[in-house]
Amino acid sequence: MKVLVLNAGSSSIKYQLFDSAEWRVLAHGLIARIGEEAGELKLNWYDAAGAAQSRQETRPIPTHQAGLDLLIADLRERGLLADVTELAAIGHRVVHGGPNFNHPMIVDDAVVAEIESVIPLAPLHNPGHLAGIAVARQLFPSVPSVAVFDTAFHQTMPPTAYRYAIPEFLYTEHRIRRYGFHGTSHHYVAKRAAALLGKPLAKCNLITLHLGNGASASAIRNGQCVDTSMGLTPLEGLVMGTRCGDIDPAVAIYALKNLGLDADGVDQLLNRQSGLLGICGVNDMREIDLRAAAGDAAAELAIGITAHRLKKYIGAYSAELGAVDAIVFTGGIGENAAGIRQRACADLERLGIVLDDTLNAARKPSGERRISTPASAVQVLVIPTNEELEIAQQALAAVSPIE
Ligand SMILES: Nc1ncnc2c1ncn2[C@@H]1O[C@H](COP(=O)(O)OP(=O)(O)O)[C@@H](O)[C@H]1O
Ligand SMILES: CC(=O)OP(=O)(O)O
Ligand SMILES: [Mg+2]
Repeated sequence: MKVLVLNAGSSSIKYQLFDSAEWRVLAHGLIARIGEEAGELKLNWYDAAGAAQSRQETRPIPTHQAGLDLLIADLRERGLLADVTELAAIGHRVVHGGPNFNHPMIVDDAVVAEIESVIPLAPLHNPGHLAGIAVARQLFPSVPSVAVFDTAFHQTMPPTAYRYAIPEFLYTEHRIRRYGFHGTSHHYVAKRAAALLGKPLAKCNLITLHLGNGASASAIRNGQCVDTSMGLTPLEGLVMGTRCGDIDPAVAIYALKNLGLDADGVDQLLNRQSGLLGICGVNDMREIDLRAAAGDAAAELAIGITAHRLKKYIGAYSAELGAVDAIVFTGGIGENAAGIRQRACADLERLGIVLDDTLNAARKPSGERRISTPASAVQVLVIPTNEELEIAQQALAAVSPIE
């Protein structure tokens, strides 16, 4: 059987098509700039001989529906989706599941209504997911759509971690609490870490650091999430590409009162103009590394603030967990930026964290690996994430009868 995974954003759709027999990727790609004149199609697939093939095109893609139509037509043309009955499920990444979903859900009207009801809590993400879900249900009425929530893995947090110190009615009447995101990634790398440690996940205490464009840390005790750095929305916590992470809320009040910004302006300021971009003018860590190496002080500061914030979370979560088996770095930055890993873990010998600088700096091997010394009580691991695979497997499990 096949499983299609869609990660639909406000103006893009990322996709992967898997063969569930051995979870081989059959096709993957991106439809971007939906709604703009110059829409982008990047379609990749493997031909009968297993060779990677790709097609790129720039053309207007007015709607999510138009984008998915093009994608499905392409898959059919390649013979990868000749028959709809081959498709066991369509898995959808949904960033915000609100307070009620702690596992994947087969999408029906009630699930759609629940995802809609938390749009105010994830205005950047949930509307795009709903567009993707609507088109998938319309194009493939006989194939179950399964929503896999970024928030689900964090539902085990205790109230001491998920409640804010603000008046209770904001929680009871407005559902304002910490939810946490990137849960699919934290869960996936936690499972892989347990395999590398040779222990069941239920016996592992881990600190997982997902550092991509969005970034978050999780504290995992006995395989369950007990704390995470993102909150009501994906704005809290670590320094991100364009998001500020932890900040004194008075900054928002100051901007409202003194900068002539309204609520949308403050939203733009903190979600889209801050983080690495706000500090040094670019949000791509590769470029920032190059600039810092060339002596650019703002780029150096961006790296410094990012690493300082990471170290604070490593310390806080070490204290929360008491004993830590491993720290896991993942995401584009976590997997590749050795300098950030080095600075975040520097001088933490007292916490049992000793990086092997040679292993950390080595570019090869690039897959799952340990970068701490044998003497380090806490293993430091790099584990490439694979949210799409995790979504595909969870989606298939959700539609498969329990044996
Ligand atoms: N070799 C590298 N060195 C440093 N940073 C890298 C490298 N490769 C990717 N990155 C950074 O990873 C980030 C994107 O991470 P990714 O996980 O792909 O993001 P997304 O959240 O969009 O999936 C960018 O800041 C990018 O610069
Ligand atoms: C939740 C979140 O921040 O997602 P992303 O990193 O994909 O923006
Ligand atoms: Mg990613």
